[in-house]
Amino acid sequence: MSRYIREGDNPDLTEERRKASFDTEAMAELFWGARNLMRRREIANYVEQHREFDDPQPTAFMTREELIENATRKAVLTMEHAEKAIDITRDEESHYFNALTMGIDGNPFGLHLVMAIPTIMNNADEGQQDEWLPKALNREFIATYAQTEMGHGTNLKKLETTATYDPKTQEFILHSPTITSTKWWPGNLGKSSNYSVVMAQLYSQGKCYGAHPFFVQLRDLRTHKPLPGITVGDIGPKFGINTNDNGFLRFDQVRIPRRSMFMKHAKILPDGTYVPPSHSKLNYSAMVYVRAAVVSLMASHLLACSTIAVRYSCIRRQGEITPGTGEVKVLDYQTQQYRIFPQIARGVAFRLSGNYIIQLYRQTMTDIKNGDISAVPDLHAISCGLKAVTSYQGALGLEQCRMACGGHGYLQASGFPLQYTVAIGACTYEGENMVMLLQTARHLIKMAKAIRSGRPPKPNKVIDYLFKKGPTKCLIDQTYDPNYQSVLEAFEHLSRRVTLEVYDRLVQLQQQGRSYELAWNECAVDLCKATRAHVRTFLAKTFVEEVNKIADISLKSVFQDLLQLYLFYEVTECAAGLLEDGFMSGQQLTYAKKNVYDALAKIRPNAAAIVDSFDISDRELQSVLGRRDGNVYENLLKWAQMSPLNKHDVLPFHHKYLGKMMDEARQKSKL
Ligand SMILES: CCCCCCCC/C=C\CCC/C=C/C(=O)SCCNC(=O)CCNC(=O)[C@H](O)C(C)(C)COP(=O)(O)OP(=O)(O)OC[C@H]1O[C@@H](n2cnc3c(N)ncnc32)[C@H](O)[C@@H]1OP(=O)(O)O
Ligand SMILES: Cc1cc2nc3c(=O)[nH]c(=O)nc-3n(C[C@H](O)[C@H](O)[C@H](O)COP(=O)(O)OP(=O)(O)OC[C@H]3O[C@@H](n4cnc5c(N)ncnc54)[C@H](O)[C@@H]3O)c2cc1C
Repeated sequence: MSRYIREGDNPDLTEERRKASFDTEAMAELFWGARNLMRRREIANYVEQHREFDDPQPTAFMTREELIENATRKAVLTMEHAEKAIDITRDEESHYFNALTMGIDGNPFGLHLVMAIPTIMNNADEGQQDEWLPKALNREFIATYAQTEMGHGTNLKKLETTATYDPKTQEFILHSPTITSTKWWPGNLGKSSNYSVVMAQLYSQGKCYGAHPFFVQLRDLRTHKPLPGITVGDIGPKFGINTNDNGFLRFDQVRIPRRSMFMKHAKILPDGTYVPPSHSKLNYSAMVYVRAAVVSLMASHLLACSTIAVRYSCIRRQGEITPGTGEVKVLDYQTQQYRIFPQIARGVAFRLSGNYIIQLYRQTMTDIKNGDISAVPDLHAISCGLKAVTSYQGALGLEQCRMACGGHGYLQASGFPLQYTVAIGACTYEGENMVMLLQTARHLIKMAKAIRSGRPPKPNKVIDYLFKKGPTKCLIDQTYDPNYQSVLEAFEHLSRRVTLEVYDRLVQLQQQGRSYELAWNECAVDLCKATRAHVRTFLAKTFVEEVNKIADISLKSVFQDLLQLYLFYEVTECAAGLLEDGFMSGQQLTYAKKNVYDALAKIRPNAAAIVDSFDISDRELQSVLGRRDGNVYENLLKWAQMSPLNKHDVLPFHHKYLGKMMDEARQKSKL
């Protein structure tokens, strides 16, 4: 018996685990890093030993109020236990601990940790940090991030909340002048938070200086009642994350001290003089952080859902492939593999690029602290594109996993509804995906201009390839290519071509008399395609680079199978673009498809062990279908029996309606 194979497990799943060509524990160590894996295990054990973290019943059966109370109870416990359970200075440990204790549907500290504290760290000046940060870390208040308004989320220039400086009292007056200026959406704003970062249009000496962040107390620290002039509440049930009290907020001429404005970058002097920042978007750093974090978040969703889908597909038998030989595990169907395995491969690709982008974010924040803002545009460009592509592909992938589990996949017990409704939020929050694709495209268009004018910018790992001349024809089927250089060159070619083509069209439309903005809008669909091609290239290159670093042959071979699937699946996904200019031939597309099918077959015997190596516990999965032990059917029945509807054999209102109706119908038919 081992960590992965235990007595009482479903024999079909055990058989799968025994088939693996590699050591699952060694793979888990490679995936997480030996130290992180050890810490994950210690943290998971800690949580298992403290039964107070358990939910009193499956959260699917709770009302919204019960959900929020349960999350609040566990959030407080989590904070109380944190110092004993984890090294609180290590983000990985905090994220894992929080996911285990509080789940993924929201908790009262979500925005405090993810946006408010990063805003204090990166946008408060030294004096403000000294005052706010220790209290924030010490949980003396809970803050959120209120930027979006009912009328405007994307176009920050049109936010309507005003912060007007009054030099006489050295205060700002916060005001919500219209219905549409109502802050709308901020997580944890409705009921949990008593402070907020508030984005408002800054007015001083009669002039508007654009949206700036302020740190505002919303509720009384003792009574928790809204302060005078403040109206705040919950925006109501949503598509998902109903454990989160996303809120609304209005100000009626609320006065706050001058030093409530975040003053690390821009400042208002006591007399009302405005001091501009060194870069106009430095106040947006918390958004950049979440965009970067979304990449890893999508990896987690995809790996969790593919774990559920693979395990269930190993225990689910339905139909025969060879007549008379008995029903097969549904994972044996090639269509099933084609649905699920690319999601594993994408999850791994996102994890690897997610690590890169978070490191780039951290490095850029350190550079900014040291006065170097040169990396800001590059970080913004790649993080917007990655956020949009990974959240979109993540959402599609989760839906594939759900559908791969047939009817049971549609149950809340599958775990998919929770994963899906949480994950798809990322397509919208922190910048609507189309808007984010177009932000990256702005950067690409600048690169295209530099290419056309023959003046490349200084070297940059992410965009250098745009300035190179690649092969004129696709070579994916021509050479022995263990590092997949010809596939990467195909992605580079596509990215370069669509970027330059859309740039040329932009120029042409302007030459025909269109304004830049109108020309941009006419090219917008292709601009988004350019970003997708660029992001594909980035994800693929990062995957290849990381696989090349693996030393252990048996583990590397599994990663190579996933890489093969990832790369050739992407070739088939962007085939129209590669065929369009004759770069790739129809025959080469057939070759790519064959590589996809070969990879599926190679991954098949290792699939259960691969998902085991992601080390996602039952507590995190919250899925009867994805249980580690594979004992799905008996637990599905137990789960259904917990449904509140089953508290009564006969529902209390049965006789009032249906019973009465049927009685009456029977009476009538007797007459
Ligand atoms: C495992 C990890 C665990 C962590 C868990 C994390 C997940 C947490 C889960 C849930 C939390 C959800 C919380 C959600 C919060 C929110 O949604 S907050 C609200 C977010 N809102 C937005 O994102 C709004 C989107 N809009 C914008 O960002 C901008 O307005 C814009 C569309 C980018 C345009 O900006 P603006 O109009 O101000 O500027 P322009 O004039 O158009 O552009 C001027 C130039 O500036 C560049 N720019 C824009 N933004 C930035 C930036 N952030 N950094 C650097 N540069 C920026 C822009 O590209 C222009 O450049 P150019 O002129 O050179 O082309
Ligand atoms: C789950 C969730 C959590 C959130 N949490 C927070 C939070 O904590 N704090 C906070 O402040 N906000 C939060 N938000 C708000 C979120 O950031 C915004 O909803 C988001 O930025 C999109 O803005 P919007 O709603 O104005 O969409 P809109 O901009 O109105 O989008 C509508 C459509 O218009 C298109 N569109 C808009 N502008 C352009 C353009 N320039 N070019 C092309 N197409 C365009 C979009 O692509 C989209 O298709 C949250 C939202 C969600 C869903």
